[in-house]
Amino acid sequence: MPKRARASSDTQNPLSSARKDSASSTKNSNKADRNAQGLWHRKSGAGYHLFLSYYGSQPTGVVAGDDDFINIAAHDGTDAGSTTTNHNGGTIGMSRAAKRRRQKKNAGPSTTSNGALHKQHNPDGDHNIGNSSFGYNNTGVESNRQSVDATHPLMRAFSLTNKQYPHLTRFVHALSRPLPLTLRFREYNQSLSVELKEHLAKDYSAMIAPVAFDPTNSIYQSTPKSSLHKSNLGQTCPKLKQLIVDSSMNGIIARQELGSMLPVICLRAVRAITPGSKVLDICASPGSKTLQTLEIVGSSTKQGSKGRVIANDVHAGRLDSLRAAVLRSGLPECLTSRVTFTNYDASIFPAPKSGKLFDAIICDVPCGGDGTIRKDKHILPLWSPNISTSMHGLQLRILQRALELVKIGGVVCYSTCSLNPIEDEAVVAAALLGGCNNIGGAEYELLDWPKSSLPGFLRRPGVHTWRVAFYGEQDGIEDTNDSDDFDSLSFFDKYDDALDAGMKEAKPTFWPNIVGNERIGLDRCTRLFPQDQDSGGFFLALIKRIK
Ligand SMILES: C[S@@+](CC[C@H](N)C(=O)[O-])C[C@H]1O[C@@H](n2cnc3c(N)ncnc32)[C@H](O)[C@@H]1O
Repeated sequence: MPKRARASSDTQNPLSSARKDSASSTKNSNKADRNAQGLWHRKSGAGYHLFLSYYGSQPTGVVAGDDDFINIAAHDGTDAGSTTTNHNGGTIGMSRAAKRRRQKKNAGPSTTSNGALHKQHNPDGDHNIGNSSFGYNNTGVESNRQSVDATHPLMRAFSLTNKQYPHLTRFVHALSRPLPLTLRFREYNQSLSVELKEHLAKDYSAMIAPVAFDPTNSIYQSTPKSSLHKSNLGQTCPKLKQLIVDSSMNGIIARQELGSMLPVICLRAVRAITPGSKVLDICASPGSKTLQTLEIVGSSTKQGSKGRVIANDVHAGRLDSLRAAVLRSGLPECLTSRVTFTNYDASIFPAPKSGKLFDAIICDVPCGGDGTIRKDKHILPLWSPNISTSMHGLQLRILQRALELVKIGGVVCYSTCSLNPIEDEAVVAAALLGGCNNIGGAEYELLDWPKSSLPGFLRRPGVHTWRVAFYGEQDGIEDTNDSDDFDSLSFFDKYDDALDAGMKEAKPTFWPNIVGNERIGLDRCTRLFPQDQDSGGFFLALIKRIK
């Protein structure tokens, strides 16, 4: 009988003791009563521990880069020294190149930063990229260290791992902090935008400033020193809150997260979304990308024609909220009238009657959402890898349908706000390697990240390999220990092993096909790490139809 590979944290599995503490939960009742299990899961803090064991066991590049594996001592102030242990138990020494990188990083203001740098306002109204005028260090490391919330349950769970995953330090530190306030200036009314930018520069520059990597000066983020976020804005600075509310209602700005802006920025950069384009937003509610697209496609072409956005959502109630969001966006009727709302399951979205396929498709699929845990405190307590495995099939079907509906030369942007490769690279690979429905293969190619649109933006390449885990007791598994640790993660290297262990929900497409993944160039996908630009987590892939 197959034995599962237990998460490496099992030796001091906090899940086990949490489990023991839950006196009324027995193996049988756990199976029989999903509500009780959910309650136990929440009360025990299991989600935090599972999250750490799962991501701590993933290869470099999933939530932590080479720099995180190497610069551990610099990041967490521990005595980890210049070598550390990677997820597979191997020892990573510090290479000469890494030492050079570290020296460069520590060298002072001229070094590039992986933190959330802002532009400085200067009296001429210009912005210089540079070290902050708000009194924070130019390295993400330092600004991270300043504002770690040690009382956050994820931080407490992290301390219980006994430095087992030191490479997660910057990731966890970033997640412990509330998400900074981020704004995007809309495009349609430039003169009002200029006025507001001047107002912000004059009165609120210590609180909110344009980010350094956006040459259009449209993206603003609260400064680390101000620590402004959605929940404390009203109390910290009621006038700024009122200004932001008014400017949102007037259509000058959108409150939008950094990751959420990227699909439309990228589709525009590769010229798939231009004035006059016909764009399908196949999973559209609450509508931030629909509106961002509308601002571009709704402006007139040279011939005077205007584009359209088809905004689709399967849930009628959410579609109503989307309609309402478009109406209260403050955008003029000549733009909002260019949205068509549809209510289909995206995986069977009908082909346009005209036969004319779409120039671009935004495929921002439903997901586990673990990239949004900085703003949604309900996700982590209930976190489990099974959420991702349960979403993969629908995500793949939606992406496959989008690939069928985009025109030759058009681009689909597949995105999730999850950092789990099962929902990300695994879905893209399954679609492009033609595993199902004969879609994919030579008809499509992954596009490179369009560097020029956000110079200096730190994106991480997609990964070619990852580990697959399930949570909970599985049929047919010979438990090597007593019942106290049956709630650990089970990692399986191969699909067949998972099937043998009774993992009924396993699908072959969960596992990496490393040769295939390298062939299609999954590294062209983009991962957004929360620790890099002080944002949420995000994933996107730009897929062009070439035949
Ligand atoms: C991640 S959210 C989209 C966020 C949106 N793109 C935005 O930027 O505001 C995913 C959306 O997909 C919708 N959805 C879930 N399953 C769907 C399906 N089978 N077909 C179409 N939409 C679906 C959900 O109702 C949800 O509104």
